[in-house]
Amino acid sequence: MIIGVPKEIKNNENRVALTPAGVEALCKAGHKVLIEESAGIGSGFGDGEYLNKGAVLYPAAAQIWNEAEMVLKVKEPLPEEYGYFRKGLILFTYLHLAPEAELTKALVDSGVTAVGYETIQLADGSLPLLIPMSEVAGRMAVQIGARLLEKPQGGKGVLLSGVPGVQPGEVVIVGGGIVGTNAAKMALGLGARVTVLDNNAARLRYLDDIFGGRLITVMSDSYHLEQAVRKADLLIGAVLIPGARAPKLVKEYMVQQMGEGSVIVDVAIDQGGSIETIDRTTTHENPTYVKHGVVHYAVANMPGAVARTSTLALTNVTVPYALQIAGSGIHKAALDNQALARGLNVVAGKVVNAAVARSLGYEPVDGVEALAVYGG
Ligand SMILES: NC(=O)C1=CN([C@@H]2O[C@H](COP(=O)(O)OP(=O)(O)OC[C@H]3O[C@@H](n4cnc5c(N)ncnc54)[C@H](O)[C@@H]3O)[C@@H](O)[C@H]2O)C=CC1
Ligand SMILES: CC(=O)C(=O)O
Ligand SMILES: [Mg+2]
Repeated sequence: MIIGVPKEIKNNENRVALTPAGVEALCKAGHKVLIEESAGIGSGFGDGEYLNKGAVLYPAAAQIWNEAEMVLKVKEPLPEEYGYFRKGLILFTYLHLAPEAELTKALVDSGVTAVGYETIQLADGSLPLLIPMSEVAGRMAVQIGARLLEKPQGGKGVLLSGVPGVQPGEVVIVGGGIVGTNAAKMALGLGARVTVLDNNAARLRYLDDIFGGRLITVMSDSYHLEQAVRKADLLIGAVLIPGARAPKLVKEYMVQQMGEGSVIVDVAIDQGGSIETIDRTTTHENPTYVKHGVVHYAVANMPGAVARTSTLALTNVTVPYALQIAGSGIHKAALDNQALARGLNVVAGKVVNAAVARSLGYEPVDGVEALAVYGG
């Protein structure tokens, strides 16, 4: 198969969908890999390293999109890339379609086969291609939040760790999954007082087991959420219902009760955001805005800022799936691998992920059946 990797174009998106090691693995399996010049620079991989491993370098994204049978990316395509979609092309990348009606329509209208990293799901419910980036973003959420709490950044001037004789800051995390657990790890490491809310009692039990008495776990309902949000210096949004638009759990009246200069980092922004006062996506270049005296951060590609770590962590898990799709074709790969089949989002002009379809008002159809009809 011919596999193409264009350079990412989202603001400060420095990740790349393949490392030279990934190119080597795909070329050894008999595939041809096209890489856009300088696509790996932001992650510390020069063009020469890709050439050495067998890639063909192309100067422009258009050539790659047009020639490739499968395009590997990191972030969801932006409007300037929609024109490259075509019937028969496989697109393998993060998609986060639930809050992206226009992108979904472009995928549906074009007939492209779109597989989303974030909905590939193992039988135990885990999301193997989301986990590493959630680990990164959860850890980053605390270091970013700690910085934003500094007075010159608009924060209230609280040091999360406190100092001897002065109490630490309060970190409240809504959603105790991968992002939440990694944020808790960092915040506890700093010495902050940390509360995690989740609506899954088994998850809270697990967190209590691994962190012991150092972490406060609370069942997430509107009563307890209001109490926790009010006292938070740093509030981290980390809920997910796979595929679906994030539920707006933290209401505007809760944010209004937060102290002046408190900080919200809504990691769940890529699925539309979990906090009512998050009404826009921000960028690494312009990451915050203030509402009700609270600093809001809503960057949807947080790991792009630590691209070296993130590219290595992401490609560790994506390349085996790319190899399977390239080796078997998407139809057989989806038949053979149910986790991969769950990653199908759009096939033959149909939205095939039920949660995405529900969020956007489409009638979902079965992805593998759609592929069979399509002959993909
Ligand atoms: N902004 C960024 O750059 C990045 C964003 N993310 C996003 O972070 C979000 C969280 O991801 P993960 O931690 O991997 O998901 P996860 O599935 O591991 O955890 C989500 C948690 O939310 C909980 N939850 C669901 N509904 C809830 C409710 N109504 N009340 C309380 N808890 C609820 C679940 O029980 C689960 O424990 C996702 O939207 C993911 O895409 C991940 C990486 C980077
Ligand atoms: C998962 C996601 O949104 C990211 O890695 O950018
Ligand atoms: Mg206020």
